Amino acid sequence: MTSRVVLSAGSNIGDTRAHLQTVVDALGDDLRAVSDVYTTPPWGGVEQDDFANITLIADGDRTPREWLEWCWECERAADRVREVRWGPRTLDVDVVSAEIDGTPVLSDDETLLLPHPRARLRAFVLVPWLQVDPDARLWTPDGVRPVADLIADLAPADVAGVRRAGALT
Ligand SMILES: Nc1ncnc2c1ncn2[C@@H]1O[C@H](COP(=O)(O)OP(=O)(O)OP(=O)(O)O)[C@@H](O)[C@H]1O
Ligand SMILES: Nc1nc2c(c(=O)[nH]1)N=C(CO)CN2
Repeated sequence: MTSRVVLSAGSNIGDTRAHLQTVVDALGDDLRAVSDVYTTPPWGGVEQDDFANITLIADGDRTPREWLEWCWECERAADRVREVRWGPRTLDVDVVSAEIDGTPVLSDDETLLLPHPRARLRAFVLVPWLQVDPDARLWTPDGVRPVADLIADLAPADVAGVRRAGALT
């Protein structure tokens, strides 16, 4: 099965750019687009260092669940340890959304929620996504919404905090 996914990767421990680069490298020929690296204040209320974030678009011969398992492999390779929810990490890779034949995949399975229910609230996901796809759209409970409009709905300070910090390589 071929599917298109939008992935979000973040890191705030160790060599953050190197951790993000491992995701790009692991995608290989499946990579369609990768945003610049953005420096972003921590989302979720845990006091910690700023994150480096990227959003990627990939096409590959994987089911959405296989993409999720692929994300976990990337996290394991970066020695990711699960401790505090929304806390610091070497590498976090989430499936933001998936499409099969241009149709969004919807899933309410707790182990794979699609689209990711918090993506539309996260400037650190949406701003880099808009950079690589100005026409990006995301399914929400209120219908399919342009990512540009979702960004406009966020607190301006959250959006301003997401700062472009150059390309990966
Ligand atoms: N779309 C998704 N992408 C990644 N993980 C998901 C998704 N939907 C559900 N999950 C589940 O979320 C669980 C927690 O993932 P993780 O530890 O990366 O959460 P988090 O990054 O701390 O928080 P958040 O889910 O808000 O990004 C995983 O066990 C995974 O099964
Ligand atoms: N800015 C930012 N904040 C976060 C991030 C992230 O990647 N970037 N990841 C988290 C893990 O759930 C929690 N908070």
